Amino acid sequence: MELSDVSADLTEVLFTEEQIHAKIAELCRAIEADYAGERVLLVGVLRGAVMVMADLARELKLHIDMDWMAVSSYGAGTQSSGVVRILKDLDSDLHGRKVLIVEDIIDSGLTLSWLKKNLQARGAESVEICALLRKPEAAKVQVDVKYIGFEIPNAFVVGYGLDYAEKYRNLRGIGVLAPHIYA
Ligand SMILES: O=P(O)(O)OC[C@H]1O[C@H](OP(=O)(O)OP(=O)(O)O)[C@H](O)[C@@H]1O
Ligand SMILES: Nc1nc2[nH]cnc2c(=O)[nH]1
Ligand SMILES: [Mg+2]
Repeated sequence: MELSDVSADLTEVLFTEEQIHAKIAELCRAIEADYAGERVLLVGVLRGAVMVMADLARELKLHIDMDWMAVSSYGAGTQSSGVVRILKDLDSDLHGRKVLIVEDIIDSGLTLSWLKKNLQARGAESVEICALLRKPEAAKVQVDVKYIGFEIPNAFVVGYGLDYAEKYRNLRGIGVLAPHIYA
């Protein structure tokens, strides 16, 4: 679905499909330089990271493995509950693996700071993070994100995997959700 198909639900277009794909390619070149000749395990965080994972994995000129985890801290609202729950765990053994967590957004930072520690404790050789979007709130939490696509303002965004009550994940671009939708 295009951003223009739901323009009444958005106050602003942040990134078009083309801008997102250009940024993903840029991120991939940096990842390729850092992991040249290595086999990386990409860990996608369901469900938001599905689109980033699909595009990033196809753009990367590296051999990779893909695994998925589902954690949730938001439920159906727009505020993090602060409680991270594992809804689906990884299938892979992380011992000695180079792990790259793939996320759509780092907002409060609670999900990723918790997840990075959790995966490091499983014996991975390294655990790094690639997030397409980062909000200013994330600065309050000590979490080192190696690859970041875009810094965005503190607004609730949807599209390209990001939902509001499960809607809008299938938008090709990313926009700011209009307050009348969630008020
Ligand atoms: O930095 P934080 O404040 O922790 O927020 C970021 C997380 O919140 C969203 O996921 P959510 O828990 O809503 O589930 P979803 O991926 O299934 O949409 C988003 O996809 C990130 O995973
Ligand atoms: N859809 C969506 N999910 C989020 N999770 C944390 N921040 C956000 C956001 O801005 N939009
Ligand atoms: Mg998520």
